[in-house]
Amino acid sequence: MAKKKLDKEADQTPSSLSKIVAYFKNETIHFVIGLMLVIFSVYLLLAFSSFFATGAADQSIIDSGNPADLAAVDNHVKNYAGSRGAQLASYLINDCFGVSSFFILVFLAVAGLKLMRVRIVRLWKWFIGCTLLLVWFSVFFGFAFMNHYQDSFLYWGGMHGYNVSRWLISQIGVPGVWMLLLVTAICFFIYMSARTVVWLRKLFALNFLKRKQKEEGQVPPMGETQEFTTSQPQEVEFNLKRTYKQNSPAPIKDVPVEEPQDDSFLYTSESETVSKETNEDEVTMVFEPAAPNTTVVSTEDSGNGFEPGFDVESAPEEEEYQGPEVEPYNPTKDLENYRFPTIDLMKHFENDDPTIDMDEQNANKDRIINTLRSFGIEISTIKATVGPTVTLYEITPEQGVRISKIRGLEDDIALSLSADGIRIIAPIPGKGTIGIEVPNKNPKIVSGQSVIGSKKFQESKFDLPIVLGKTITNEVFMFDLCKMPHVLVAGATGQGKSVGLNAIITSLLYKKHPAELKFVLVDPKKVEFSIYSVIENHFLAKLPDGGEPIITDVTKVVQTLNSVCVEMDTRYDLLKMAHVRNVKEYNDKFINRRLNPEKGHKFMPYIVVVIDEFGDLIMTAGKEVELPIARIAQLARAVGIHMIIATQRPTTNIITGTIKANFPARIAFRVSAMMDSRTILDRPGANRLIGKGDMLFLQGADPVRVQCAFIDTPEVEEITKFIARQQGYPTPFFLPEFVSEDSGNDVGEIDMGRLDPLFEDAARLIVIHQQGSTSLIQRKFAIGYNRAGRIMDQLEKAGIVGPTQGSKARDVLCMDENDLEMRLNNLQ
Ligand SMILES: Nc1ncnc2c1ncn2[C@@H]1O[C@H](COP(=O)(O)OP(=O)(O)OP(=O)(O)O)[C@@H](O)[C@H]1O
Repeated sequence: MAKKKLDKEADQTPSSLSKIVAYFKNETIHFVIGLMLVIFSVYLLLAFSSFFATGAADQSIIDSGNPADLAAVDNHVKNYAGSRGAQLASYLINDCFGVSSFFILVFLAVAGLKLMRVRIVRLWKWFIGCTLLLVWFSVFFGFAFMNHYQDSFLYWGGMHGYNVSRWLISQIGVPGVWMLLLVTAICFFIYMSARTVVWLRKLFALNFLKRKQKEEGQVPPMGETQEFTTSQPQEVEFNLKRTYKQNSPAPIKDVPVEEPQDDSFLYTSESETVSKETNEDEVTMVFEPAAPNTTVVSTEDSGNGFEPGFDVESAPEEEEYQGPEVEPYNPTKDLENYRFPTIDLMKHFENDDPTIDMDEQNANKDRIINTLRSFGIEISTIKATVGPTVTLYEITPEQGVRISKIRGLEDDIALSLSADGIRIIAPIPGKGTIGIEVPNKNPKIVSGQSVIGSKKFQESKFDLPIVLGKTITNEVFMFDLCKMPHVLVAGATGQGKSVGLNAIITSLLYKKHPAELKFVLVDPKKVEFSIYSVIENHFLAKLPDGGEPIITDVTKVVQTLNSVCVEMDTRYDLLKMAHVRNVKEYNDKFINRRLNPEKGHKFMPYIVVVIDEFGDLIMTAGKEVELPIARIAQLARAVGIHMIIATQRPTTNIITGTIKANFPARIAFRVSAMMDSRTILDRPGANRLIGKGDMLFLQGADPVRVQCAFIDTPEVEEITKFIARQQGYPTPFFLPEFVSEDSGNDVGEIDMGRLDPLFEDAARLIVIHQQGSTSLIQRKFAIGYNRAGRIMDQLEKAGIVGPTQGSKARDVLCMDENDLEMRLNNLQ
């Protein structure tokens, strides 16, 4: 007993060694050492620079190496850094690494700045980088200036460079050394940046590309924003003889000139005025200039009207916080070298460019006129706008024809035209004309490259920009997920849902930094989203239990969705404490350091929950899934959580009233029955689509027909590989743990038999920083507040930190790491 007590006392008495160690961990000491390093590197800089000018003059004194001469006041050394500076410069430059010795002082300066906490850098990275450069340049200069060693006081590569290159020449010859230098330089660039590989690939493929570019137009240089334009086919104008008897004369004399706004993307460079003296026996067909490659921003900013679920004014007062640091917080700092995917990772399709098949257009025109005529409907004008997969024929009926008559004939007309995918819009909203959409014989693939590379997308300032494809008028179709704020995607199997989801996710990957966005990917089919698992540590959020990054198991889905609800509630609390209404204001405040991280405030990335085959989930888990989905859909937009759910079973038992009410934005791919279309869009239309990415996007009043961009699995793989090759966070973004009420676990009770996997690391962190702060654990390990809190409770129970002290950090009861190790050993 007495021995135990003694042991315990011994445990708590810090050894003198640990006192010294603790002394050197003191921040002020760090600052002083850092400052000394910086000043020393400036001194070295002076000595090195001066050496180039005075080295020759000082050479004899330095070479004599007589300590008395060098120590004498009257030593005749010319170097600005004195005799010791001259000695150091001569030693490091001539005897060691040559002029590349400058990298030594670069590293010393960086290390000094880090110790002073002026710059936050990864020292080991700088160390490796500087060392490699030091050695490489030394060998390079030694090799390149080998013949100058005899007649110059300056050894460019130092003795190291000279000796190594002489040995290398003896082993692999002069060409071999050049090649070795080239290879090692390339390896170094690859180590520094993953883009080197892409760049080299392009370099090697240069000839091939040149030829290809001539045929296809320019592929944008890597990383550059470029608007993809398509070639300009010749002007087209139709004066088509009317082949049927016309009782009344065609009323129009003039067809208005429709000037293109931008000639970069037109099928017809100008829309011609049809002859003023239009023959009364003719129905003219005008080709509408396809719209310039502009963005359809189909968003309605309901953000202003949104009320958070709490009264901002009555939220508890929190004193105005102003962080100690002046610089704004940079959320991307941890991954500051992150490079966004480049556009050349995507495929360029051969048939991406629009062309007009005149025979097809003439035939369609005749079919439309004849069909309508067979129902007693005469038309006065017909205008065609050729889209990527569908052509819109806009017709103006003769005076006296009731539009309701045409609307009533919708099915008959579609049947008479006997083509799949015909849709009649009677009337076209705001135009007073009737639209007939007819699929093209040779549909064009809308490539991901053409929409993601479009100028509007690249320059978009949306918070969560999503580019889906192109409209019937060839406009790039974009929307801001933040404004939607949730999207329901439905369509029969094989009609393009998965490709559509890829387009959505890819759009976000191209525009968002890993610090700003996290995905929760749910994929009961287990195949669709597996390609995203490699970007786990960059972009994915998951439960902290070490499970798969892509959630496939139904029980896990329920847990994850509930955990997202917990995250939502936590975020609401933080918003309330911060007196802000939404995540944008909150993050602005946090970035300006007006929110105290010690109180649990943190930068909030957007969270986008994407659920494929949501129908399967509802069938297996029912309300358990529906309830959290509905809750998130109702509340989460203010806290930056958005949902995209997809189903191939658009039936009312899957897309229930609750789901519909909370998903105002809907995307319908082709469905087999009109009922399904009504379930998704509250109107028919989706049953008339042609499949392969042909879709209707509904947000508000009228659906927009869009051809979805084709972003194939290999393309997504290229993009995710590009991201995965880069440095990521140590772990995925951990969602808070969710403990269901019926699981029987008492959250408050701490089970020391089941310590958190991060327990020991967290303990070390706390002891090293001597700061018992939950948010420190949260930040360093990128984990949720709940998990960090639980670790802190475990640390308290283990006697490593003291009890909670309200908003103040807890006391740390371990003096140093030795002390901690002993305690950890006692726990085992
Ligand atoms: N936007 C598009 N452009 C061209 N072709 C497309 C497009 N979208 C899909 N397709 C074609 O349709 C096929 C099926 O697409 P996808 O896998 O996305 O369908 P799905 O609706 O997800 O099917 P399922 O529900 O069975 O997974 C693709 O392999 C492709 O050939």
